Amino acid sequence: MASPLPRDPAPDASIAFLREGYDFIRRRCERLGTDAFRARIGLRPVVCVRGPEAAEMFYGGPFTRGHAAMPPSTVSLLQDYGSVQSLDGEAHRARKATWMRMVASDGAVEDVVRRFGAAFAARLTPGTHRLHRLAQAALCEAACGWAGIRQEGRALRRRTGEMAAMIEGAGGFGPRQAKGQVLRARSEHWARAVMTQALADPEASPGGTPLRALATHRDADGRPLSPSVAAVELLNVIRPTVAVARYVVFSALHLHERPDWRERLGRDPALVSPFVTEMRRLAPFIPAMGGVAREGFTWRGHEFAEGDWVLLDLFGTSRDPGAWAAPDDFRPERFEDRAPTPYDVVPQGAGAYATTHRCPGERATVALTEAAVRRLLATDYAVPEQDLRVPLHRFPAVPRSGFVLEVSPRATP
Ligand code: HEM
Repeated sequence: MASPLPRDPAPDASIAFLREGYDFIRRRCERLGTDAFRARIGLRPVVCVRGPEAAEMFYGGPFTRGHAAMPPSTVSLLQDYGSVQSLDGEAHRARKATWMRMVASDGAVEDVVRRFGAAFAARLTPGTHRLHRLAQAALCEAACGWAGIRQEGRALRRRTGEMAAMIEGAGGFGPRQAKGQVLRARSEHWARAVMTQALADPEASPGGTPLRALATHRDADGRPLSPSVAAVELLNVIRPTVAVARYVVFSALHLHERPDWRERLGRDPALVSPFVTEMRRLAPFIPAMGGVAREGFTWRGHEFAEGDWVLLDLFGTSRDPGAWAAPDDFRPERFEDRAPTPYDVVPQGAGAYATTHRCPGERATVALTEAAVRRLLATDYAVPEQDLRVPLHRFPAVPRSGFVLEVSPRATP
């Protein structure tokens, strides 16, 4: 006997989901006094869940991704046909091993951080800048170099524009999404040309780079990647690295709003790590992740059937009131003497990297953001009057102004 989950009373919650954005699932959890409820989104029945136990169930359970798993409006920054995220079981494990080697090894993380450090510092010159745009350009330069593809001048500006538009378009509608689609086609065309050449002569691509790793990878069936799948994976290295710009902006926002923390970090650089963990816990990025059950199973007495659609609230899990005191408050001291568990800070997924869909770029993301925070701490800048509000109904969110800063002429070391 399945134990009945509470149900959102609306006949269809699509409009509410769009209106309430990041708060949609957690508001209903609070209203219904639960961590799991049934609803309908886009006329499809869905079970919405939140909290560390739900994250463990979702990332450890038999869920497949793919387009049917995502709600119409939810950000799908990373999905694409044939990518690691679309694979399951042995096929996923084989591809994921290559991913972990190419973006999560010590050498890989050091390389991208070094490239970003130089590109970020070079752009943070005296004058007025929009930090979001500046960080996107620096990250795109770093990501392309890291991947093994040198891009400069106009080509780099094109790549940055394409990546930024895809990220913006992923959760948007109308013109925003249309622009993302157009620029996506253009960057896929570019990436396919790059990968066709690399697959034809893998030894010609720089050793130790994602370009070489993708060109020499063999899937679980022993076959190399097709040019189009390799192109998708190449873009899956560059695009989410550019997306880290949002974390740079949210970090700058906390530095601005919490001068006490800015001062503490200046005195004790070891606190940059808890500061960035707390920023990632709170930052609105990918609101929720969808999965479709590959087989039936029982969780907390509730029976899931094959084909059931489940949405894990990533935003609400990291702010779960059952896991955190004052969950919405910015308190980096939470992480001064303990690291997050695999299931309580989940903006990039949860569980074990090798066997789940948890983000292989998480180490690089953290290291890049920490490097940006250190650079901002060492830079003399003012934050002029601007609209720093973060609209929570817009996926993916960012302060409205993009965070304008005025770097002083005496500025950087
Ligand atoms: C702001 C930074 C980032 C955020 C918020 C983010 C978020 C996520 C999330 C939530 C997932 C889990 C998807 C799922 O459960 O199916 C994921 C997976 C993934 N991410 Fe990230 N990510 C970020 C940065 C990166 C970077 C820097 C890279 C690459 C260098 C990357 C590459 C990937 C890939 C390839 C997957 C699919 C993994 C798999 O299916 O096993 N991400 N990311």
